Amino acid sequence: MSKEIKTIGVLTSGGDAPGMNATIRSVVRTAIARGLRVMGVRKGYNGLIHGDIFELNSRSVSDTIQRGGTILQTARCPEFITEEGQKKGAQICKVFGIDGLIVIGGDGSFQGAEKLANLGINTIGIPGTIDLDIACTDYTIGFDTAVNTAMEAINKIRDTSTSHERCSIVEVMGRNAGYIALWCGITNGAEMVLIPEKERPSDEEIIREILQNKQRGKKHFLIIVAEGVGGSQELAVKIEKVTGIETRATILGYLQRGGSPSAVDRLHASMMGALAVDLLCEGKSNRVIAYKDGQYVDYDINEALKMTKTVDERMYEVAKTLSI
Ligand SMILES: Nc1ncnc2c1ncn2[C@@H]1O[C@H](COP(=O)(O)OP(=O)(O)O)[C@@H](O)[C@H]1O
Ligand SMILES: O=P(O)(O)OC[C@H]1O[C@](O)(COP(=O)(O)O)[C@@H](O)[C@@H]1O
Ligand SMILES: [Mg+2]
Repeated sequence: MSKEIKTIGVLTSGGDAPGMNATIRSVVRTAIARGLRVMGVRKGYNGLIHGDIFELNSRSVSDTIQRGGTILQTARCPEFITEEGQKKGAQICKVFGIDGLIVIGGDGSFQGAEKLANLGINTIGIPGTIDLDIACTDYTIGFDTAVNTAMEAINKIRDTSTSHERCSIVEVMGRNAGYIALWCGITNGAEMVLIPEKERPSDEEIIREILQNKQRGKKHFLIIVAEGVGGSQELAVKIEKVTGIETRATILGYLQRGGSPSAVDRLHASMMGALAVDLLCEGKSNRVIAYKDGQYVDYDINEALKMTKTVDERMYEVAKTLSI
């Protein structure tokens, strides 16, 4: 028989993402509505190990739905990768009476949740990362805001690039995934997108494209480079040296992770947070919430972590076709 849940904990882990606060708010208020106590854990697994834990009520999450970052703060915690760290975390949960823990983060954070589940703490993961790189789900909280932020920044770079007839290289985040890059490639009308999922064209091929593009009468050449491909500065130097076309590289960096979450992020955050609490109430553990084919569902964390996904071939083709 599954144990009755009375107190739950919530933490954010790994890179922050817009919409994490909306998720925390949903978890807290749903839990309170179900008669549960809610404890907030500061700074991810780091705070768990050190007992940096405090009670949250409905008012603790007032005025947070629109805020970027995470009010619980986040961390990457190497100690939690060790068995000793995980045992410490499970022990702290017991000390604070936490029967169920909701972990908002990415695939790394879910591995931690799985370890805690094996140590007797009921855990549910919610996908929160700008990278969209969690295989079991079509959506990860933060992606929409991040990609819109990147798109708007690239619009601005494009204005100046066109005015100077320059070539622009813009590097976007995504760790080993090319989703932000591919979406920006299409929505910014880039001439080229370099993503880790696809073989990188040689420098010579890239330069040939740039020259052909110039002959077609285009006033700029925009290349979106995913972080997982990298090398933007070096590529810019080479292009300018060989073609004589002024070329500038911009690495967008952390501005993509901040900012007020979009409606899409607030909605998914609210729905996923509520479902996570309901699953804990049903006695479920070691599950991850996903948005699949328009439905909110849940998977076993171990199975979810084994799944793989790759970028949409059709999107990649369309990005290429529209770049002429
Ligand atoms: N194999 C693992 N076992 C236990 N905890 C892990 C494991 N991998 C990652 N974690 C924990 O999750 C944290 C966040 O993981 P990370 O990969 O940095 O970000 P994300 O969860 O956003 O993918 C790590 O700093 C660590 O504390
Ligand atoms: O904040 P850090 O540690 O520099 O990490 C940068 C990484 O975090 C991200 O912004 C988000 O990744 P995660 O959600 O997996 O933490 C990646 O796009 C990027 O590679
Ligand atoms: Mg990750």
